[in-house]
Amino acid sequence: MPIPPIVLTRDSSILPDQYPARPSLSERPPTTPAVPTVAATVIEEAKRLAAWTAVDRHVLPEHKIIGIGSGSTVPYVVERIVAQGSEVNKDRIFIPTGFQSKELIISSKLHLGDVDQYPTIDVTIDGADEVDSDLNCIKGGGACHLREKVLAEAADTWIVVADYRKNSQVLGRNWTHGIPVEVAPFAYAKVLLNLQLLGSPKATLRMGKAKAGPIVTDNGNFVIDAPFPEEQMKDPYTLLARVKMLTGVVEVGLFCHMAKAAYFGNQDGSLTIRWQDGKIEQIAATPDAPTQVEPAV
Ligand SMILES: O=C[C@H](O)[C@H](O)[C@H](O)COP(=O)(O)O
Repeated sequence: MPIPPIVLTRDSSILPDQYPARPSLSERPPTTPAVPTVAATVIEEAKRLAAWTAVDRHVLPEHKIIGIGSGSTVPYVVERIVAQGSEVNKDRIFIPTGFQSKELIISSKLHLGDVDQYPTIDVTIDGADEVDSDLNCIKGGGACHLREKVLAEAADTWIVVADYRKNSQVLGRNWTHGIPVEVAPFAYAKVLLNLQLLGSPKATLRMGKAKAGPIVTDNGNFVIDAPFPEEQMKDPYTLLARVKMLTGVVEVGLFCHMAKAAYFGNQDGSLTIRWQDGKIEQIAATPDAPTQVEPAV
């Protein structure tokens, strides 16, 4: 049987399971965490709390185009969106930031779209490697930051969800691997030299863990991790501009002045929400939080 072309539109009723069988989840990389139990780690509970609360507040019934970020916190975002029910989700299109979130959307039986079809997104929710006091973020620990930044820019509202380890004052204090820099493969050696000249003598090409050679992004590029001294990290926007100007650089994992709010699940089961305007909201732990929260205005 010929495979029908995949044409998804806003009104499409085509669901992924109408296509020829896909490999089972167990044959693919895990994208969904196990159902949380009492044995779930504190970190996982913190991620879940942040993700669920952010979804409850920012993914509203009127939102039809929704960006789904990457990383280990995002499966909880999708879990909570699925829990909103098929009635509200049947008219929504979900835009992934990479292979992982694409698989997550498909396996959750949500409608998949792409940002070239839907360049305007109602809300995107994503993880982060570190967030500073001005909500600037380091992203790209999973090498997804190019697509993540496109979806962050495309979104009317960009929300970050993370556990307490990511809540920082200055970028680079907690995330010490450096700024992820996606580069065109043939240019990597030159970019590496230029990053060293810019102040990152320990910049290194990110190597695969179960692969000989460098990791290759979903876009076919390499990633350099470039740690910079704190003086430079204190002004991430200037650093972003300088690194991005290097020829061969495709995107820089510094997301400046983009987030509307960052949700951090804490060790004690409480939640810290930091807003764009500097406001900090604390929500105390409750035995079975989060269940219901008021939507943000
Ligand atoms: O490239 C990966 C992304 O920027 C992730 O959103 C980031 O690494 C955070 O992932 P996690 O939620 O697993 O800490």
